[in-house]
Formats: sequence, C-alpha cells, structure tokens
Amino acid sequence: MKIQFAMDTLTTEQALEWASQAAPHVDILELGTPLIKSAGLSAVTAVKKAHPDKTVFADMKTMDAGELEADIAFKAGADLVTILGTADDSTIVGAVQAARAHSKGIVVDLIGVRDKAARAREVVKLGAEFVEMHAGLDEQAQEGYSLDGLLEAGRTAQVPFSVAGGVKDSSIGAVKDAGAQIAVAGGFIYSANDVGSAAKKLREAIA
Ligand SMILES: O=C([C@H](O)CO)[C@H](O)[C@H](O)COP(=O)(O)O
Repeated sequence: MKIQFAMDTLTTEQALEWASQAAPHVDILELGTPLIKSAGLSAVTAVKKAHPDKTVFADMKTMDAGELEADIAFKAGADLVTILGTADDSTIVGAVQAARAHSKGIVVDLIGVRDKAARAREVVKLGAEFVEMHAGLDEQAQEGYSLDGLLEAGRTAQVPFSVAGGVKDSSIGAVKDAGAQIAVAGGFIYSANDVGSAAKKLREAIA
C-alpha cells in the first residue's frame, strides 16, 4: 500500500519544507485544497520540480468545469487531480478527457457522498483512476467519528480506492487490511514535532 502525505498548509515554503522531510517515507505528495487556493497552482509546480520522482497530487476538489480545471493542474505539474464525486457525470468525463490528453489520472473524492460504494463504481466506469473514501476535517471533528464507515465503503465498492480521514499510526493497519491502494495522512504527519519521523512511523506500521 502506498502512503500519500496531504500537505494542508497555506504557503509553498512550508509545503516544500514538509515535502523534503517526509519524501523518503511517502509515495505521493498532496497539495491540499487550502494550499492551492492560497498559493495557486505555482505551488504544484514548485513541489513537482523539487520532487520529480514523486507522484504529485493536486487536491483541486473540482465541482464544475472539469476539463478546464484538470487541464491547468496537469499543466502545472500534477500527476493526479481530484474531482468531487457530487459533481455531474459530465464534469468527471471532461476531467478524464484532460487526464488522457496529459497521460495522467483523475481521482474522484467521495467527500459528502452518502452511498460512497455505489458512486465509486459509477465514477470508475467514467474513467477515474481510483476513488478517495474521504471524511473531511469538519466531519472528523464531529463526536463519535471513526474511519469504519470509509473502510466498509472501500471493502464493498470493489474498485481501487484510497482512504483519507484522519489516518494515523494506530489506524493505518486497518486501512491496509480493508484493501486500500493508498492511505492518505495529513494532520498526523504535519502536526508532529518531527514530520519525517511521523511519516516513517506510518511506513513502519504497515511494513
Ligand atoms: O483533503 C483534506 C481535507 O479536505 C482538507 O483539505 C485532507 O487533506 C485529508 O482529509 C487528509 O488529511 P487528514 O484528514 O488530516 O489526515
């Protein structure tokens, strides 16, 4: 299973610092939505330039104009770009067209989708590379939140998936056992005193 580091920060400088600390232990470097909104797509270009060997993931969370938004992210250096699962099918199809033109991939983020397993099957048929079973930061803050619902959706969907929603060293094993291709971790890594050690801890937990 691959590990994706979600860098939810507001500056390119911070992202570059975190990326260099975590890079030896992760496979995918994600530019979080707040970072892209704050710094722009030049942040994607900077991270790809610093880490050409890593898969660079632009968390655009696009809801409309799929082809246009995916195209500008790929041109900036992204290898994978997210479209929201709540978007119209035509938005996803447009984004997939852009991905094919660049020989890159579209990931459909299922944040806010009630029946994630059913929508996962639909969007993979539309050409998504994989889906992200995702509970966002606001959902995670609610009382009683757990990863279990995401893992169950992944198990039943029968399509390639990642899991994002507060993954940490104590839960990454369950993500692997559920059959995920990728575990996404943001806060667990970037909130640690030592970003590199936190990323290493995740890798060791699934070794
Ligand atoms: O996508 C995310 C969120 O919507 C804010 O942009 C996070 O990057 C994703 O949830 C992973 O971060 P953690 O939940 O902190 O592990």
